[in-house]
Amino acid sequence: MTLLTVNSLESGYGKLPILHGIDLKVDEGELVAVIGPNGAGKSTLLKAISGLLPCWKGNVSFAGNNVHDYEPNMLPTWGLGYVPQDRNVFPGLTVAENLEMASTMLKNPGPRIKAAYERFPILGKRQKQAARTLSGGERQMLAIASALILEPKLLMLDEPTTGLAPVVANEVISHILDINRGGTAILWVVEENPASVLMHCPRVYLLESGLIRRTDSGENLLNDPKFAELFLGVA
Ligand SMILES: Nc1ncnc2c1ncn2[C@@H]1O[C@H](COP(=O)(O)OP(=O)(O)OP(=O)(O)O)[C@@H](O)[C@H]1O
Repeated sequence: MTLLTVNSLESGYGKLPILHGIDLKVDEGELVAVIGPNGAGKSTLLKAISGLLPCWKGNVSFAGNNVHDYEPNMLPTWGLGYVPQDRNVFPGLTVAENLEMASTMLKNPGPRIKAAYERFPILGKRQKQAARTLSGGERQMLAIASALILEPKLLMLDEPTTGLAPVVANEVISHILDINRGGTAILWVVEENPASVLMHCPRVYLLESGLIRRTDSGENLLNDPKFAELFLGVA
């Protein structure tokens, strides 16, 4: 069943158009990636899907609801989790307080918080530490753990491994793949380490200048010398 449908979406900032008619979908349990050069509009796309930016034309539908007919804070209640690239944790709050903030909608958050510490044991060890003092990888794990607290059907991740050392990035990637194996659909904006992510993605959208230029499997893209030259630095 399709969870997210984006039809001919046009959006931007103020009067500045960035997205020029995007079509995209994510089915239940799917692992879908968006890749594209800097400034292509990848973050803008996730912001528009989340209702943080207006929909000028077209529409975004999630779990049967027209997203732009509602306030963005409705989306988590329908099962859409979103981890933005920046400002994705409360830096002045501890790890435990961040997870409590993420679970304010729950009557009995204890088991979900326990599950978060089981999934990310490092967060269990850092419970009393302020989020601003975490390493980059720990911070990403906290952001992902916070988004998972409401058990989303679809998790949108904006470049979750950017700036991380390769070994830490691989750890974050394997956590995300594990979350997907558990049945949560993922819409993953990929920048760094594209090969290690795309090889797992049956569908990848290539975004350039606010338009989807190509839709293909990660495997096909990785075997395309032109794509490899542009995105993997393979001459
Ligand atoms: N708040 C904003 N106001 C005006 N223009 C913006 C704003 N945020 C982004 N833009 C512009 O929108 C365009 C797309 O930016 P966006 O961040 O979506 O690209 P991206 O593909 O995510 O890039 P990157 O890979 O570098 O993160 C860029 O030209 C950027 O300058």
